[in-house]
Order: sequence, then structure tokens, then C-alpha cells
Amino acid sequence: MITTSDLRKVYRAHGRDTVALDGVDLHVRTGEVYGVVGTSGAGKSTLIRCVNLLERPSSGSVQVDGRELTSLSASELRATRRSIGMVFQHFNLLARRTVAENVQLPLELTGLTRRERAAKAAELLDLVGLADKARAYPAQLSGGQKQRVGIARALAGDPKVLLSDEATSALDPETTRSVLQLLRELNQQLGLTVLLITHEMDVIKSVCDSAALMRAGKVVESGTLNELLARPGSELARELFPLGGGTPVAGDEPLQGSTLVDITFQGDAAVQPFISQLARTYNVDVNIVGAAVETIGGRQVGRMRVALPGSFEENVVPIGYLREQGLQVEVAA
Ligand SMILES: Nc1ncnc2c1ncn2[C@@H]1O[C@H](COP(=O)(O)OP(=O)(O)OP(=O)(O)O)[C@@H](O)[C@H]1O
Repeated sequence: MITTSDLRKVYRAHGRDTVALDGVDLHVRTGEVYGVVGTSGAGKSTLIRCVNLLERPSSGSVQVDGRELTSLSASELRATRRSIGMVFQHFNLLARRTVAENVQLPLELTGLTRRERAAKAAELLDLVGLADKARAYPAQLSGGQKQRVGIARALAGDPKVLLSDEATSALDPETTRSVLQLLRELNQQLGLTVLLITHEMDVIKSVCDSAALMRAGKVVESGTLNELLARPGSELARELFPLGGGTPVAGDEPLQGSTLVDITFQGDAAVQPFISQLARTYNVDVNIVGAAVETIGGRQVGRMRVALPGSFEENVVPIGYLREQGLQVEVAA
């Protein structure tokens, strides 16, 4: 649904060049929620603004729903942008307009009658759970309600794609959860493809099907959450699902001289029988250092860190046994 190829954006200011995007290839499939995460300055905002050409890339291509946006004329681009909704961190609502009028804003140049626009706004406000706030003004709403209005407005043109620029960054954790839940429902009910940027791993964990990690203008890692969790050495997987503790340090006698192994299992697979079989078959004392189960992308994922006595070379066979059982096994230290 969204594909960027070798996307570059260089800002020129005060005689200096800043490379904000340095050859970004991104592929967002139809109907998925795709999150781009990265620290401040990584290029996330620039990327999302290049996807609807609010920012014109210096080079590279942007395809949305099969259309190459960089080669459209100004009027074609205006029309195409209507099918790409966008929500913003600070909502960008007009203070002097009512909630319903804010939602109708993108429909004003579309040839719909006043009555049709009002009916559409009412339908969208109902969809985001704010049917009773149509006549209120933005100042009378909470942050979460303002963002719901922002989302309703973004949906006014019946978009196939919704871009979300840190939509929950200004909200408290509980409101964040409810707005993310709304995005998920809209994704499922309307088949909406959602591309969101965030600096919070929790957002990725709770709502995304796929994710990309950006650093210094580049996508350094990407994939579905399941792929990432199954990828040895994945930085995103480590951040999605940190397994604290267990790194052997001087004086930490029980772990000294042992091999730490991280085991990831998904769905209903239970790791416990494998551990006891491993202990029995190979006569090793398996020390469970840490374990956790979390819901990631709507699926149960478990991780366990175990310590096997001896060096890695001494544990090649037991580690191979765990891998043969279909578990994802990564040697941590
Ligand atoms: N209009 C601009 N003019 C000059 N440099 C810019 C402009 N917009 C962004 N930059 C620079 O481009 C780089 C990427 O910025 P961008 O805002 O895309 O990153 P980000 O990952 O979204 O960060 P943040 O989370 O802080 O918004 C930064 O070095 C930034 O200073």
C-alpha cells in the first residue's frame, strides 16, 4: 500500500546540509498497522511527511496505493492527499470552529452539500465515540477527545491510509491506550492501513503488526513483529521484549562460566517440557535466570533466559536440541 524506495531528504539551512533521510526503503502492506520508531532526530517526522508529500523528497520514490506521488501534478496531488488521512501530535484543530465543523473541514472543497457534510461529520463522530460533542468547541474537550476529533477529521475523505505523527505523545498513558485501541478498531473495521511514527516502544508493542527502527536517516531494521522476535540479534525484539538481568559479572558466582541462552516461543508453545527434557537428556543443570510472557501484536509471546553450565562450545549440542524443537534460541553471553 505504501512503498518508498531510496528516499532521500536533505535540508539546506544556513549554508549547511542536514541529511534527514538517507535512502529509506519502506514497505507497508495493505491493512496493516506499521510503526516507525527511533530517537529524536532520526528522521521519522520527515519520513511520514514525505509519504503524503507535505515534504518533497530530494530524491527517491513514494508510492501510495499504486500511484507514484512524486510525479503527480499539483491538482492530482491535492486529490490523492484526500485519500491519505493524517493525525498530528498536537491535534491541529481550529479553536473557533465546533467539533463537527472541524471534522467537515476537509470536505469543504469536495462539492458535497452542507447537509451531506453534516451527515458525514455526524457519522464519523459516532465512529470515534464523540456523537454527543458535535457542537462543543475544542477548548471544552480533553486531550483524548481532541485526538478523536483529529482522527474523525482525518477519516473525512474516506482514506485508505492513515498517517499518524506521534498521535499519542501528548496524552497520558490511559488516554494513549484508548486512542491506540481506536486506531486498531478503525484498522480492522475499515481495513485502513495505518503508518504511525512514535518514540515509544509500548505503542509498537500494543498496536503494530510491523515495525521499523530508524537511526540517522536510515531504516536499520524492519519486519513484522513475529519476524523480528524470531530474528537472532534483533535490536527491536530486544527493546520490544527486554529480558533483564543475567549478564555474568565478576563475583556473580552462579552465572560465571556459564552460557546464557535466550529462548523465545510464541502462541501456545510451552517451553517448560523442553527445559526438563533438556535437563534429563543431556544431564545439565538448567538455571532459569529470567522469564516473561507478554502480548505483542495481539499474540502471546514468551521469553526465557537460561544459564547452561560451561562454555558455548560445551553447550553446542543442548542448544541444537532446543533449536530442533522449533524454539528460537539466541546465545546472549
Ligand atoms: N525544516 C527543517 N530544516 C532543517 N533541518 C530539519 C528540518 N526538519 C528536520 N530537520 C532535521 O532533520 C533531521 C531529522 O528530523 P525529524 O524531525 O524528521 O526527526 P524525528 O525522528 O521526527 O525527530 P523528533 O522525534 O524529534 O521529531 C534532524 O536533524 C532535524 O534537525
